[in-house]
Amino acid sequence: MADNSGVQAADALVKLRSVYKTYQSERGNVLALENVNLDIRQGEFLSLLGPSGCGKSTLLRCLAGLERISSGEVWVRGNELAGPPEDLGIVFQRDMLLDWRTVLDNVLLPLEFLRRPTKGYVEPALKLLETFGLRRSADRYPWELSGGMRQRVAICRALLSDPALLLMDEPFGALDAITRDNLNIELQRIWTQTHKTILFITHSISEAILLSNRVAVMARDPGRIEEIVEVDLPWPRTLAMRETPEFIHHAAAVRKIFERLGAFTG
Ligand SMILES: Nc1ncnc2c1ncn2[C@@H]1O[C@H](COP(=O)(O)OP(=O)(O)OP(=O)(O)O)[C@@H](O)[C@H]1O
Repeated sequence: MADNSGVQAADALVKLRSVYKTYQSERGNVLALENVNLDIRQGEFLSLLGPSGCGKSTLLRCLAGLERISSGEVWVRGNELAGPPEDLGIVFQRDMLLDWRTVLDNVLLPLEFLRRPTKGYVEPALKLLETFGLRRSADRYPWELSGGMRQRVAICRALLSDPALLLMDEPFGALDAITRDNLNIELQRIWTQTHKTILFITHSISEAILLSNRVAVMARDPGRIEEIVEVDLPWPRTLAMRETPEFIHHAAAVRKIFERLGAFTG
């Protein structure tokens, strides 16, 4: 792909092939994913955008090895996925911080799950906190922080092991608009500096366009990828860009897909 973001079109870090996922529940079977085929390129920022219940979280959870696919194949770095991939960070809408542990100890928490010594990671953890303007909060507790600060801690925690792939499930969905804007810009900065591959779930057309190389628009009943939209706006993207005709043009193109799908009732 010809942009200046370091994305390598030829190399797919993640490949999904003919992926189906059916949930069995008391109320019958739910086809949450139908025939999903998707490549996530090395270094790419790809957003999944779609109405509630279209299978965004299911797709992310299947990729994270937290959910088993019913059929099809998921490949990460050329290996078929058999469980949670090691080289992975995840951020959810709820920050999942432990209120009885300090900010620093929350960032270090995944190492304990992996039974790795935390000692060599204290400095990198503090450095990450510094990057997100949280260095002075390292010894505070999550309940002393704002929602935006808490989510920054959750992002630091996901980045600590320097994963190649970062999965983000509506990470800013519960935040106020100004905090969300700030975190969008911070995330873009981290992404352009590190060239991580990011899969980002959002309900916001504007957020998806602001941050992404490509936006995969999903539809529901059954959950599927309807269309993939390339966002060829220059980097770095600024909040003010949202007012430009080019940005508005992209947003209108995505909105049209939703209109075609009957996602808007008003
Ligand atoms: N554990 C489960 N058991 C049964 N059905 C489920 C389960 N998890 C999800 N579903 C169903 O699968 C479909 C897709 O759900 P999913 O949470 O992936 O959608 P989503 O696009 O992430 O929704 P939202 O935007 O509201 O978070 C929905 O119909 C949902 O009810």
